[in-house]
Amino acid sequence: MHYEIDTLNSQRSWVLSRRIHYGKFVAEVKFKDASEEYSPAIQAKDRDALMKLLTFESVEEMVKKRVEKKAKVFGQEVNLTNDAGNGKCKIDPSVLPCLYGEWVMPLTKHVEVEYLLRRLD
Ligand SMILES: O=C(O)C(=O)C[C@]1(C(=O)O)C=C[C@@H](O)C=C1
Repeated sequence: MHYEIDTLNSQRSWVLSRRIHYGKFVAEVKFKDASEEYSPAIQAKDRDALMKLLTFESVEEMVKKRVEKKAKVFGQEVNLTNDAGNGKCKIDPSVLPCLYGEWVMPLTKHVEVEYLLRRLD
């Protein structure tokens, strides 16, 4: 049992780590779409300006709502007695918007900034 939990935890942290490192690909797309906006900030090594350019508050709000909804739908314990949609969740879905807002998205953006700072080298 302990081994199973450890395996699950490491799978989850691997998925999160991969998601955060995808920030490099997202940053590349953003740079290609608006290189004239990003280039001066990259040349000036201005992290704050880059962070502002690549941040989309409305997208972040949507992501937080989506992960909470996904946890409600897909995080239910499945057994033969509960009806679809009435299952108890394995984790409290309201934790996920906080996890994403405080850790996952800031780390993704950190990866994006670090990638962009080297983009013109
Ligand atoms: O979708 C984007 O534009 C991203 O850069 C990804 C992401 C995220 O981590 O989900 C990060 C920064 C943006 O403010 C919004 C979302």
